Amino acid sequence: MTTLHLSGFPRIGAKRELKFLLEDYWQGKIDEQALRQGARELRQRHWLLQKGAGITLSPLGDFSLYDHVLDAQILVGAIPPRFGFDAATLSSAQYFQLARGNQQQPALEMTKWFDTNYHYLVPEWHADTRFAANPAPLLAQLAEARALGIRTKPVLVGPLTLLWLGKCKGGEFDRLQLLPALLACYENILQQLAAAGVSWVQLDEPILALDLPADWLQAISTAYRQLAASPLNILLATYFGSVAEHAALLTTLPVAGLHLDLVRAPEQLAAFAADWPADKILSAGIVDGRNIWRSNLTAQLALLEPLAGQLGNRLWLAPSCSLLHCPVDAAAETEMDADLRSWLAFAVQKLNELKLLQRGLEQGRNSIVHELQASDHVQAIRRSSPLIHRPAVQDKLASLPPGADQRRSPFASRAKQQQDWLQLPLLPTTTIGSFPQTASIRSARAAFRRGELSAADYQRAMQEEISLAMRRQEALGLDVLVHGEAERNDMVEYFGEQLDGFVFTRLGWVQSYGSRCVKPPIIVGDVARPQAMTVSWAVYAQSLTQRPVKGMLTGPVTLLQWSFVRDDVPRSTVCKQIALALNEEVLELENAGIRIIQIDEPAIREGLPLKKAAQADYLRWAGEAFRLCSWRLDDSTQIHTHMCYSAFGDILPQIAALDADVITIETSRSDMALLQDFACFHYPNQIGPGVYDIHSPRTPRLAEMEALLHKALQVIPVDRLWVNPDCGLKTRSWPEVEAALQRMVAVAKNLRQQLTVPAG
Ligand SMILES: Nc1nc2c(c(=O)[nH]1)N[C@@H](CNc1ccc(C(=O)N[C@@H](CCC(=O)N[C@@H](CCC(=O)N[C@@H](CCC(=O)O)C(=O)O)C(=O)O)C(=O)O)cc1)CN2
Ligand code: MET
Ligand SMILES: [Zn+2]
Repeated sequence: MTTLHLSGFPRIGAKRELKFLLEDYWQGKIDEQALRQGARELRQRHWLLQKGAGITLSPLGDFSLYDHVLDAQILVGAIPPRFGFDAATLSSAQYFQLARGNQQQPALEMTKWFDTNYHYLVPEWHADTRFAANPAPLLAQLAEARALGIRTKPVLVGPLTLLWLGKCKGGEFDRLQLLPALLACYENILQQLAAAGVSWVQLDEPILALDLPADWLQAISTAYRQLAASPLNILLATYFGSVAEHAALLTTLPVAGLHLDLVRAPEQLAAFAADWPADKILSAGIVDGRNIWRSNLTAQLALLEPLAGQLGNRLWLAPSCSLLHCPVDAAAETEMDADLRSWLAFAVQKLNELKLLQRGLEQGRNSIVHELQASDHVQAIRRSSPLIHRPAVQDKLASLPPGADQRRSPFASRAKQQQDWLQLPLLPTTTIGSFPQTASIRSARAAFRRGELSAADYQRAMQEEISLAMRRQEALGLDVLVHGEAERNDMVEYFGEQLDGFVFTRLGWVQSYGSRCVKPPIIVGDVARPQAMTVSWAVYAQSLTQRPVKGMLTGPVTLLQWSFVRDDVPRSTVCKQIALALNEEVLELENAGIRIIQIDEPAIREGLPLKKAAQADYLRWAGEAFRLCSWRLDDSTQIHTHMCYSAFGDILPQIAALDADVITIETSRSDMALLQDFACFHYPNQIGPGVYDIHSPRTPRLAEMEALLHKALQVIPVDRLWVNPDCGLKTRSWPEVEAALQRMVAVAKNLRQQLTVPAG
């Protein structure tokens, strides 16, 4: 039998059960035992579901109460010493303090997992970091699986990837110095797993899809030669890109098997298949773990059949990567057009696709003839569907005049025209857009969706929230106000719901971090804007105040990046179509008197291709798409952008080339490391480096924010510096927001005075 296996199943649950367990626990509504019991039930449900679908080897360790990279740090006994906790005896309360911070310590930094919208907690490496194997939590889950009769394979973050993902603390040093001790720890873990009767372990090394420096490649070789001496069979897993250039290295490592992502990089197979060693498993990542389109089974079988002929049972089948990045079950989308739904495969459907491919390989195509016909039919329907093709959009994009992506005048001239009417003080204060998404906002929206609240009543309720946010901002003394985004379920989904070419799900939740989830919309066809999306809310907010209100849009790259994107045209085309739709919105806002407009692009860095060779092209079209949003805009209208959740140091020139008048950017959690980059690269326009971390419930201290601003002033001229938080405030409560902003405004006013009143 062809082995079917997984790198991971979505842990959040089809109905976000884990989210609600966590939030109830954090709020003290349930105790630790109830949390653990709920988590156990989810794991069991997911394993049984996989067993029912015919999965041979289920993943173990893919479930996490917060983040699997945090769990990996605990597994190797290396949690940041600043907390003073012991990994071996860590309590649940301590576990969540690592993830969410406490009054003394900020949380571990959070950043994007490769080019996904999933955030992991960043390990903190010190030159003297020690490791200690701590496999007890894993062994406990192994026992749970066994009790259900489930065969599992632990799936662990590999040692090199774990080292790579961490940051050096207490001065720069070579992280590879830690490798010998870390390897000894992994050996110990593998031995204990083997002693418990485990026969296969999967070690994930997605860093192999990056452009790895030579010493890291050498370290891969050393590490796996050493680990392969363990009594376990090691499946070395790569994903998110091609590892073809390492074929010679990877095929000669003494590991038992290798997993390749044949969805992202099918072409890499050629580099491996011909000389595949007779003693190794080849795991084909054949079903897309990163997108939701139903597989083209005929094409996939064509790719697999020669391999199966060559390798027999040494060919394993799997999704391309963990299904963490997919929603759970498309069958739950009962409100979706049935045709459309038949184009989709979520995690549950993907398991079934694996099963069909297995049968097709083992019993021949005839054994799945109906399924192949159905799959071909869907491919054909999609190609010709009127849901997809909007010739007017294609024409508009094809006939853009040259220079459509440039403002009329250079920044210096625009800045003057803008300040002429804005008359902002030195160090202007603002926020990033969203205010708390309170229970009353969400329940109003839920009632509206259920038809229990009329459209007019819903609009009144949201206006009430906006007016509350306006009064609070005026009382706080902020300079540039926002309407607060009460009416948005999510900054991407909200636009997806209103644009043609997008469809959205009811239950397509994907974990973003911890208990937080997103429901990525699905871009099925050409994108167009049937009507204004944000104008009436912004105009209403502006009617309540004399101060300028900043309009709020999500940018084209972020709408692309945080959606499931059609796979039949280039991403650059989709992105520019979105930009043209946003441009219509920008012009309508300007026309309605909203003359500061923020176009959020938090995902611009995350969309950067993992391989350097592809990056320049991406940055070119992404920049073009962003700038297209401001086509035909007046110079006196001020464009802001906002970025967060990533390290931006390596793309500062391209960020500058977006030519936004103002950028607000996350900095505080990395202790303004970004400012060091600014010291080297002189950012030409205005900038608001975030002065406090919005992810932590703790109130930022005055002195902290002041110190950050002083640091910023060393590299950014005072007349180009803004004062703002790191990101939007939707996940916080109003008391937290008011306490923090009160201090932030006080710091800005204080500094303003110091800077304008000459000393003495
Ligand atoms: N797409 C996207 N990606 C992103 C971000 C982002 O904001 N959006 N930010 C970064 C990640 N940060 C994030 C921060 C917060 C949340 C977040 O708060 N998510 C919410 C869901 C937001 C949402 O869709 N809310 C809907 C639905 C809410 C809901 O659960 N409604 C209940 C009813 C609730 C009630 O009756 O009170 C239901 O429908 O059953 C709404 O407001 O309408 C959550 O997990 O809780 C997600 C990501 C990076 N990636
Ligand atoms: C993830 S970036 C968030 C930007 C958005 N305007 C907000 O304030 O929530
Ligand atoms: Zn943000």
